[in-house]
Amino acid sequence: MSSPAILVENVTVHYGEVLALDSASLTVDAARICGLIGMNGSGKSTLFKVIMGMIKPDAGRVLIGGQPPTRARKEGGIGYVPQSEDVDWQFPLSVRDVVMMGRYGHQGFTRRPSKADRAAVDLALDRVELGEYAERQIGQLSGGQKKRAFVARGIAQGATMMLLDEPFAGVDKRSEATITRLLRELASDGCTILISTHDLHALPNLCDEAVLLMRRVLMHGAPELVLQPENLAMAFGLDVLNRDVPEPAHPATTESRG
Ligand SMILES: Nc1ncnc2c1ncn2[C@@H]1O[C@H](COP(=O)(O)OP(=O)(O)OP(=O)(O)O)[C@@H](O)[C@H]1O
Repeated sequence: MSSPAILVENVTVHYGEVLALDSASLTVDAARICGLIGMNGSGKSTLFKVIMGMIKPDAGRVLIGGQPPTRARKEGGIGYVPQSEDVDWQFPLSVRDVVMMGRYGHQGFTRRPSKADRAAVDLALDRVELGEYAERQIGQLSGGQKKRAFVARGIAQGATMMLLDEPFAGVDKRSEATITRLLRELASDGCTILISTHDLHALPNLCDEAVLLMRRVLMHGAPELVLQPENLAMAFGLDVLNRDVPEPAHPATTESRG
């Protein structure tokens, strides 16, 4: 039997005294789109960092397609779309430069792009509909365009897994629809996708499965099941019952984002 795309087994992570993940376990099969939800501080970003091999867990193990995460990352298998606040948008890089970063693993130490690198970047830019913005400084794009530029970086990289941290925060509806369509296409090409989001309304439309995180995985299943009010209450506290919890049958309604 082939290895799951993501295997997280009893993973515990501390930052000093803070317990960020507490024996968290999660398995995601290849070509699935999995939504990760949980309140602020529930460990979503930490889980991403563990999956990317940027943090070594205090306990437990992580395998990405059967490999240690550091190896999967080195081989270019993991694309990452960071939270907007984690990026220095003033950095003097064009959109094309950002997407070209996805090709670094394919280049020698001189980092001189080959014809194939340039073609892969052009293709990725077209796919996210940013061809006409290629020469713009990255900070001069809209919120949604920035996210699409990072998705293009993952595409150029040939990533078999894409991790997206809050891809819809500060994003207009058109970009949200474009990103959703792209992620669906990538998944049907075999890419495994893990998305952390506070946008509960977007989940049923976007994801095949959803995970409720509160330092450990409280629940993992179909979005409609995970979004049941009593399950959200378990992860977010009772307060969420008083908010406009999405109806799975009408997922496309608008909602403010965290
Ligand atoms: N570098 C760090 N040093 C100390 N504590 C940290 C660090 N990074 C995260 N934490 C703490 O670990 C816990 C989990 O944080 P994490 O960023 O993984 O949560 P999150 O679910 O991604 O939150 P958010 O939804 O706000 O992005 C929080 O209590 C946070 O304050």
